[in-house]
Amino acid sequence: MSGTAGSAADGTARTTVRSVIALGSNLGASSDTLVLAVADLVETENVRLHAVSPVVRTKPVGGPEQPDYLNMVIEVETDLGPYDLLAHCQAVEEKHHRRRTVRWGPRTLDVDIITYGSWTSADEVLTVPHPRAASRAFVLQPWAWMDSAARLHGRPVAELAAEADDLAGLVPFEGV
Ligand SMILES: Nc1ncnc2c1ncn2[C@@H]1O[C@H](COP(=O)(O)OP(=O)(O)OP(=O)(O)O)[C@@H](O)[C@H]1O
Ligand SMILES: Nc1nc2c(c(=O)[nH]1)N=C(CO)CN2
Repeated sequence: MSGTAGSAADGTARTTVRSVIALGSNLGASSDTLVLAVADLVETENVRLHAVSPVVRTKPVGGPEQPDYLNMVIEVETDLGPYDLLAHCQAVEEKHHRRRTVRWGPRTLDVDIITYGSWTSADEVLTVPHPRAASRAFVLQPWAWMDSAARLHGRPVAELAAEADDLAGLVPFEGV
């Protein structure tokens, strides 16, 4: 795992890592849900907000016929290990009434870990970088707008976004 060593309040060594997290919603009051979910994610002192992307409206990729999504990404600095960060993200999904029914089906809130420092994992419980992020404009484009220097799998995220099939269905979200 990569990161810079820090020091916890109890004096124990701690590792601080930057992580990119993607959020999506296409059920309920999606715009409000995204704002509240970001606040929930950084409510703990172990997860601090570093950067926020614009919100985009996107056509659904995969799954059944369903409403358009609102998507965004954030970058956080965290002292949580990767599996604790996943549990934290899933707790925030639960708080916003996420139900897992249909694969790629509509949801009030989806929170995915896209990167966790330079740490990689092929575990199906937590695959990092997220296995489908490199082909998803709904992740890549807001990420590129948030951080123009961002790279994924060694390539500029803006370049990956330009190649993604779903880019044509993405527009900046201007409000309700
Ligand atoms: N990087 C990751 N971020 C979030 N969940 C992950 C990640 N890698 C693996 N998972 C696992 O994926 C499982 C299914 O997640 P979820 O229901 O959010 O999938 P999905 O959003 O429908 O599809 P997709 O994974 O294509 O975005 C979770 O229970 C989690 O353990
Ligand atoms: N536009 C869009 N499409 C999706 C999304 C999403 O967040 N936005 N999430 C999915 C499963 O994670 C599947 N398809």
